[in-house]
Amino acid sequence: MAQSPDLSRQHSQGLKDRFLPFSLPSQPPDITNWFSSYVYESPESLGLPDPIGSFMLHQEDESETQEPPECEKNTFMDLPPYDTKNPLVQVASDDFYSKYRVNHVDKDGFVPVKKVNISRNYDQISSRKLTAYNEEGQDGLSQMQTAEDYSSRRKNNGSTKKEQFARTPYAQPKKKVSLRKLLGEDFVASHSNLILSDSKGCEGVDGSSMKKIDMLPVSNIDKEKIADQQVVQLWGDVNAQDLKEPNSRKEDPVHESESVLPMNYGSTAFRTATNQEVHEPSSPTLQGKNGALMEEDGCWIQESETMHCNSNNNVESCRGDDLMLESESSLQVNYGFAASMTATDNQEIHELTLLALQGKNEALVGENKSCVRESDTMYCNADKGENGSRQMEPTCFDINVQVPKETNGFISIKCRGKREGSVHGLKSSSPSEAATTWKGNNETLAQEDQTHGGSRNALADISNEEEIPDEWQCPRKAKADIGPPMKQLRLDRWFRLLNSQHPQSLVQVPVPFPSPGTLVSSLEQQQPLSGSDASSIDVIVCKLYAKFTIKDLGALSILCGIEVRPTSNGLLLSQQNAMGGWAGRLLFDSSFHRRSLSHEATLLESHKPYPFARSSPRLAWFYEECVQKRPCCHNTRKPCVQSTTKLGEYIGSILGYPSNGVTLFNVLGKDASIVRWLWFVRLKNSRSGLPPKDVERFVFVIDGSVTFSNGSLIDHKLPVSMLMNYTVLLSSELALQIDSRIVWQADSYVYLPPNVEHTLKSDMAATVVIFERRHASLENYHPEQIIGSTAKQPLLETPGEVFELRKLLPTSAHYDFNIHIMDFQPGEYLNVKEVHYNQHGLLLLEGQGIYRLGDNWYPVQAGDVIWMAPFVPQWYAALGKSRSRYLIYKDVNRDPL
Ligand SMILES: NC(=O)N[C@H](N)C(=O)O
Repeated sequence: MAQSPDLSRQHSQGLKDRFLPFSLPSQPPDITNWFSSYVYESPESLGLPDPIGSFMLHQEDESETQEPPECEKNTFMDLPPYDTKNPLVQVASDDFYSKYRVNHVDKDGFVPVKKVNISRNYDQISSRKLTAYNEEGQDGLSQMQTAEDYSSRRKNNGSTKKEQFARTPYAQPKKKVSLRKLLGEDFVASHSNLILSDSKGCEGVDGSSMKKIDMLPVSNIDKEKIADQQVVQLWGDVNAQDLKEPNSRKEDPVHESESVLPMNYGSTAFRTATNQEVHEPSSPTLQGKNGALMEEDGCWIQESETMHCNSNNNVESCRGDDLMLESESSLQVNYGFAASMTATDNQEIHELTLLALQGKNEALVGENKSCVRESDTMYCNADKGENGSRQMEPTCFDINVQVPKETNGFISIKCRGKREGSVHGLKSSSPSEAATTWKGNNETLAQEDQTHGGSRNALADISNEEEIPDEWQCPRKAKADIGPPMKQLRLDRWFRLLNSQHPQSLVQVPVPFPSPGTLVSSLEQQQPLSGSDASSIDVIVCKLYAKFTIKDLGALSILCGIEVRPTSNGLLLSQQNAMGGWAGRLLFDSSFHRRSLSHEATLLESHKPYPFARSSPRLAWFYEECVQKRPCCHNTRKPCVQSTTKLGEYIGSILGYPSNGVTLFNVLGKDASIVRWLWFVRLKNSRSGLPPKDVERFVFVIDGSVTFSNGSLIDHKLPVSMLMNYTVLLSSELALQIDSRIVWQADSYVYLPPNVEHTLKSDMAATVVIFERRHASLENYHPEQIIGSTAKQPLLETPGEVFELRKLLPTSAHYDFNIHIMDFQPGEYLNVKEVHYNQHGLLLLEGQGIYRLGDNWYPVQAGDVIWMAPFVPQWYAALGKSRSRYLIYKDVNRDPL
């Protein structure tokens, strides 16, 4: 698609930089990638103001000396007060994201998302190495609160290549100081029980700043005092018990991990899910088979659960400002996509496109078998991938390892064969075993590649269920840190609870915001609906029928605060007035869980709009509220992203309509300029109404078939296609006849410009997903109706990516959104964590995998729905054994603000 000359120049410069091995980019690193890995769909292309590009692609040199521009100062001023009670869910002000993130993300590598409370890291005291921060020390949010801070940081940082890499978001190579070198081997050996602290914090972290470090016998150090330090390193054989107990603390925090994995986050994480692993430093996610005790209260978490916790003593926080000890032996923290692929010995590779190698020995990169060594940085998308599209040119810094010609040079996680004693390359190992396992050398790698012929294993499709027969339990209840124990109440319990406390309100609960014609007003005189009592349902159905003539839509399930309004065109289902309602909070908002029921009931009864019913500039904030702030299932085995299909079906079944009718699954922001509604409609003998005026509609058939007709009296069948590589127009009857033998594949779609007369009918059962949004019209650009089939859309180029991409709508300016279909084979993943202005509404059509949103990681599977606000860092890796396919809504071609 067309791009402005300026932007495309910068873009191609960025791309060029990306391929320049081992040199620093002439621009800040590859920011284009942060918009989208393959096509940056810029609002600028239409001559509209570019709200981001100019910030993101600033000149590095200028920024070295520059004072922060005025707007940054303002941004600092706007920062919200830090909420000490809720440290992990610190939320920026609404326009904070739009200004601050855009302004700073590439300069300093800080993604101001959240803070880490001292108490969290403090709890890791049992770890030999402790990196503790106070609230000011952990991330950019607080560190950059003043312009002065900012400029002093700029002065202290940024002159070396390494530091420049450190400023890349999510890629923050450690600054290492070898204590052995600095203090001498003998000294270190004889003072192993030391706590080393820098009472002023560690700016610069070079030899001179080390002089400031106090060295104290551990027994003299009060734990409470550690908390006062900005950065503390515990080094040597130090245990929590060695530290003097402050009066207020009775017990040592326990932080256990049953076994240690050599690899941590990134795509490798899931491959190694036999044990536990902890994802990235700021807010790691535990994925693994065993349990880990997190927090001082020792909640167990286990496989598929996520947590905010730096729980693993092999994980060290690594901000540029840290003091880090040089690793003495194999590093086991290999985070980043390519980390384990290139690990030969003591090295770790930081994540993202720009990988910085930190470690003692060497790593081999790329086809050319180049060798990189400690402190070298490289661009390394190390996985060559089957189609070679990930391959990047590495540069050899110092080749001192002879690599056999036939050796791949690195091991793709996808190509790695079985290791001894492992299952699919997964091994439950002790730390030392793990280290040995991963030590490897070129020979073994070569052998392995030969032995296994580079065959690919599915990632982490391994469960430990058999090995952990008992239910996991939380041995001690978690202290309320980011909320009470995060057991998610099952929906039926909510219903029961609400019903018992407010017996008259069950039906009303899901519809908290009354507006003319909502379910509330029609039903308020009704008897409460109790569970799946069929006769109550009948009463409601009759009422609905009388009130809304819902027969046109067949049996109807209404839930979650959806407004149901008869219009002259038929029945309108809308979230416009009801967004932020019950389902939204149930699905997304941790505070919903935290609030007492009575509070909740008050909220509902007084019909106050829920605060995140905001207009579009608050979308990032909305995301924070809804997604970031979510408890992340501390204590539940359920995946974090709800299976909305199941949820909908569940509620549907409670209401007595398990499979027919309309079920709404996703709740988006009021006035979210982008996605208005996303819902599944189960249709049977149904006919749709029209969307409201000026609202465009996109309908995608998930299963069954619907007939679409426009004013021209021509009917189009919109079937799904079969998986047999051809698309047939099937009547639904035929589809049903052969249904038992055929796997259906979602396929057909129709796009309807605003204000186009049409109907969608289904004689037999069908499920469709519908996106609607208020069309952002552009003079002289009028979209046209489109009827299409996914299979007929061409595969598009995705430079630097492996997934397969199809776009269902034209990319021209006539259309203000697009729907992409993205396919990933198991093991494939997005090459970069994307950050862009576009919102997404995503529906996983097939497969399973892991979605990363911000700092949270969500196991997802077909049927799950995700909404991603602008600028939410996002990344997907496909797991399981079958293809992942998702449908993703993306707003394009318009000024997002
Ligand atoms: N999360 C995603 O898959 N994002 C897409 N690659 C996109 O932004 O187009």
